[in-house]
Amino acid sequence: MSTPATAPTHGRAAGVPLAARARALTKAYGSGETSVRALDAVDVDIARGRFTAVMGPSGSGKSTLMHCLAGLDTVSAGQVWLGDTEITGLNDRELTRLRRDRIGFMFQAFNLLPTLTAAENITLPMDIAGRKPDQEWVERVIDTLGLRDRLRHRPAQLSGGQQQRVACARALASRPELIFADEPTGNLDSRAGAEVLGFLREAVDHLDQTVVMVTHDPGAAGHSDLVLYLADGQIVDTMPEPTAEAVLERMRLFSGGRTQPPATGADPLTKD
Ligand SMILES: Nc1ncnc2c1ncn2[C@@H]1O[C@H](COP(=O)(O)OP(=O)(O)OP(=O)(O)O)[C@@H](O)[C@H]1O
Repeated sequence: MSTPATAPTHGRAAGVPLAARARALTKAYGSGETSVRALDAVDVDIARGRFTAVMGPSGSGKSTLMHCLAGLDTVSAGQVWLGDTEITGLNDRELTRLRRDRIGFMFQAFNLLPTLTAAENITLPMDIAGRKPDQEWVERVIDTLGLRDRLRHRPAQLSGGQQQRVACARALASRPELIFADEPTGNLDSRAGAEVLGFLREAVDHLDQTVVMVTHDPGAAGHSDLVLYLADGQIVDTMPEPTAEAVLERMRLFSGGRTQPPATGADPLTKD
């Protein structure tokens, strides 16, 4: 087992193309006695064309890491790159453009607009940005996600799993360099959750996308290529080629037998 003091080498990939990376990434909230160090000198490489899961106890810094890598939050110290672009140091306007053009987001709440059809929701970010969608790519995403016969439906006419698939298609539609998914299955029953994870996997395997997913769920992490484990704001371990069982076993070991339940409350071993 690694100690936090030696942890900064975890999550660093040698010789593989990177979608994002961070060096000595530190994020503190507040100041003085009430200051919280949410991230503590984190070094991490996010390999291109891979599915990376970020796990760790509540408060360990998972969301903060995702937000800093995605340019949604400023850093206190250290550097973050998206591809070859250093994003630390960009101003708000530049960050907004970078997020819009190069990053896709999937959150637990799908954030679909109720008055728009599935098709309109999928292309909304590009419409707002005044960008013309690559129609061939969008069609491929729609077919890959099995949304062809749902395009004219509004969110209220779709199941939770279908809504999340629309949110997935929206994240993929602009063919972003990197997709961040924050607990994408948190609100779904186990079947719909497994379906969405299957589609994220498909996006990586067949559409050459790169996905970073924050999750508490061993079943969800079992769909990834690599799990990064955070504790107290540091990456303390990694697990390549994870299975749900191996992730669950590691959680048992690290929590001294007290396994944190997955967000859905479903049995993690039957989740996928
Ligand atoms: N805006 C904020 N202001 C102050 N402290 C914050 C803020 N956001 C996060 N924190 C603190 O930073 C630490 C890391 O939070 P973060 O949300 O990244 O953890 P997490 O691993 O994503 O947790 P969870 O699994 O519960 O979502 C926590 O101690 C949290 O209380």
